[in-house]
Amino acid sequence: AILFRMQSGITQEFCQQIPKVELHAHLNGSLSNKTIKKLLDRRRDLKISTAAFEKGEQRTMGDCFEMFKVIHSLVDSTEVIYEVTKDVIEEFSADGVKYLELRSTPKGLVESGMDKRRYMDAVVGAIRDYKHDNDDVIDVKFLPSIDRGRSIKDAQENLKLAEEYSISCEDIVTGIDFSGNPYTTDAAKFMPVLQGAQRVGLKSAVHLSEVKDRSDETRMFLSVPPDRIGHGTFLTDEEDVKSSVLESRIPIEVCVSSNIASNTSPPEHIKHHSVWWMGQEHPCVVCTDDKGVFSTGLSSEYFIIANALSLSEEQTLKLSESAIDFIFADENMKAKLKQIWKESKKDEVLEITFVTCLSCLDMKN
Ligand SMILES: CNc1ncnc2c1ncn2[C@@H]1O[C@H](COP(=O)(O)O)[C@@H](O)[C@H]1O
Ligand SMILES: [Zn+2]
Repeated sequence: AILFRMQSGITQEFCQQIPKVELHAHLNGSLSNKTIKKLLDRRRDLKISTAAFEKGEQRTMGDCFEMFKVIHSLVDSTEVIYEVTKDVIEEFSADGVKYLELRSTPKGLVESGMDKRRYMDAVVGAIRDYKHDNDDVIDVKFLPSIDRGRSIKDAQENLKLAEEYSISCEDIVTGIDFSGNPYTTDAAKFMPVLQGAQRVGLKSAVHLSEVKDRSDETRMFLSVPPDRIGHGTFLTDEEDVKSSVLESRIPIEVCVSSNIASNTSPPEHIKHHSVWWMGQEHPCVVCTDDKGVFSTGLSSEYFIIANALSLSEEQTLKLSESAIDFIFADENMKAKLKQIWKESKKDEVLEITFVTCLSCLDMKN
């Protein structure tokens, strides 16, 4: 049987149909327009200005962080967190995602009685309930985030919670994320937190070199080292950094639309830094970052990469399969996912055989 269509150019539909793994998705940045509109309609009392949302391509990194503020003012209770977590899982699942790692910064809000622990419970609860109510169609993990824009005390609290939940909810909390506004310059203070995470066996995904001229910081964080690198946009600026990452084989989470929208990558997809890393056969995982804020989806990101690199269907499916090796989960989960990819290749054979048979009939008539 013919395995894959030989046509050049991957379609959006193909990228939607193949099974995918999403490893870099911030919960509140992933809220769809539909979810945000629902929340805005409910909270007219807040008189929220949506100016930052309307800037489109003129947006800067600063505007993106303004958008997070607006979203955070809407997602202000455990009920809402529970609800939006389910919405986001549903949307990724509808886009063909079979395994999802959601990251989010636990927050407390005195007004609504929400504390960080309740925040964690709401996310974990939504993940459990979604899986239970939807026949196990998607596996979801939760990586509590450490926001570099907040205090060290805040970071230490989040690390403690991550550690605690990695014991009480070991099937869901498996690591941490280090993120936040990359223009803050005092990130060195978080080194003990990243080292602490490693000491207690938590995996870590660290935003690294997302903006220019952060080489010292990057060298410092690479010394821990992280288990995955978020963005890594400017890693190639310094020879020593570039070669140490190449040698380390630490996978890079690639978020093309996010980088272009926040003006850290040129608008031409082919000029994205991931093209260079993939050319070196360095492990790269295609991700969305903030599918809501950047109006994208995982299949759109695959569509962009596949076309920039002129990948065939077979190569695109292989790329999505390669992400399985870098998930923060155990070998059983990896085996389960590999089986899903294997089955999807069978479907592909069947579909193509069927289409071929139809065209034979056509010719006979
Ligand atoms: C655009 N590039 C980025 N760089 C760095 N951090 C980012 C980010 N995009 C999102 N976040 C981080 O994720 C939070 C929103 O989700 P949660 O409230 O945690 O679910 C933002 O406040 C920021 O800390
Ligand atoms: Zn990110």
